[in-house]
Amino acid sequence: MSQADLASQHCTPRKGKEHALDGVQIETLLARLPGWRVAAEGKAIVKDFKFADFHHTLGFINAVGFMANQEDHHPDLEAGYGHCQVLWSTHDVGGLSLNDFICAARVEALLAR
Ligand SMILES: C[C@H](O)[C@H](O)[C@H]1CNC2=NC(N)=NC(=O)C2=N1
Repeated sequence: MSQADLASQHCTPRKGKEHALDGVQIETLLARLPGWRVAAEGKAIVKDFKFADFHHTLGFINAVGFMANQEDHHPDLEAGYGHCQVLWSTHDVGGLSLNDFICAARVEALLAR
């Protein structure tokens, strides 16, 4: 599945351990997402984004927030003047689900031009 295929999917409610991805699935999906890495002992994926200034950073945060509300899947965001770290994890699963990778690909799509 390409990054575009991933980004074209929508999140669905995923609750329970049966939706947790295994290590092979995580590595396969991560290979489609340059710059993303596993964090929190395999329970999350993160990427650090850089921007020219605060306005661009805030624009990114708003775009990510809008998409996250549409998908009903919500990231942890840490930001400063010219940077934002995006972390995806599925709380209802206690780790990584396909929703996290769909949303990571959708973040990439927001920045594509
Ligand atoms: C009912 C609703 O779909 C759930 O509460 C969603 C909301 N957003 C969520 N976001 C994240 N990151 N993980 C979740 O498990 C989650 N669950």
